[in-house]
Amino acid sequence: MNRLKIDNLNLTYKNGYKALNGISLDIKNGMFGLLGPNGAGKSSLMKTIVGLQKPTSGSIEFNDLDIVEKTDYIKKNLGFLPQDFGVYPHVNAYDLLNHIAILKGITNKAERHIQIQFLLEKVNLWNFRDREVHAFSGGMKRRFGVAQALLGNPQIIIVDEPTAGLDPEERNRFNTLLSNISSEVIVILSTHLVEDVKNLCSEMTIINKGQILKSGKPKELIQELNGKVWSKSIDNDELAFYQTNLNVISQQLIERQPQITVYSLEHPEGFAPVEPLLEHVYFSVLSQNNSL
Ligand SMILES: Nc1ncnc2c1ncn2[C@@H]1O[C@H](COP(=O)(O)OP(=O)(O)OP(=O)(O)O)[C@@H](O)[C@H]1O
Repeated sequence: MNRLKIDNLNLTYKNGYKALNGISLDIKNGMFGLLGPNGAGKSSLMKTIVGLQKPTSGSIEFNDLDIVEKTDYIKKNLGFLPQDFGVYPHVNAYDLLNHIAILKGITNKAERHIQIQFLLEKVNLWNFRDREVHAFSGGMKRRFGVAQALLGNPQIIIVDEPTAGLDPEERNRFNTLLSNISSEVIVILSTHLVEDVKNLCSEMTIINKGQILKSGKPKELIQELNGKVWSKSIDNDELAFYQTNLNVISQQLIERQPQITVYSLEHPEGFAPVEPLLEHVYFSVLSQNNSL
């Protein structure tokens, strides 16, 4: 079992901006969702974990080793799946993986071949190994991305905005692949999409303005909201009133009629109770934080 332990991590950039503020997390094998809006500090945290920048204070341990000092250890055990990675034209899937494997330090040719074949089969691309990666569909590129991230048998995999731009079928296939992998390694999924966390993660944290606002199992966080989410159809001109007087966590149009959902400990008059969803957890936590 792998363990990533982050304790009271702070990061202040040179311009004085405090991007991480007292982050503590304890992450084990499985899919961990790091959920937050743009600018929340997700990339700052990821870059600090993988040793691309040093924290101002605090500690990060991976399998009991201090990786703030020993960045080589985490780099050796890391797979990274960026949202979009540049691929050279005219290079086929096999050759590109071979090239990346060499960069990752897998010097033995036979060993590289075994790994590449194993991984291309795992992501269902072995039959496409002679095709140029840049001509792959979005879903195939993503699956190729998983294969390259898994080269060298990493114990921790960081995935950035995993399903952006995928159609539902590709998204499902990709999600199944990720969740299979995560039984043996830590997969950290950094995203602003509640949907990805809901589908994939057994543990999650909500981050904003460099701080952790809430952590736990999605199911339990949803349960905490039982009896606290309400909705109502309203007229357009009433919206401002409700926004001032209640904690509005979402609004949508249903058959052209605005409907608002609010977080409230008491039953607000005229509202109907709503079964809580992870979206409600996310937006209620963010709105409480924004009103501070
Ligand atoms: N090198 C830097 N110097 C100063 N400020 C920075 C630097 N890098 C990031 N920031 C600021 O830190 C904050 C957090 O940025 P970060 O990229 O970590 O957020 P994020 O959650 O990953 O957002 P996104 O999803 O948009 O990438 C932002 O306000 C950003 O402008």
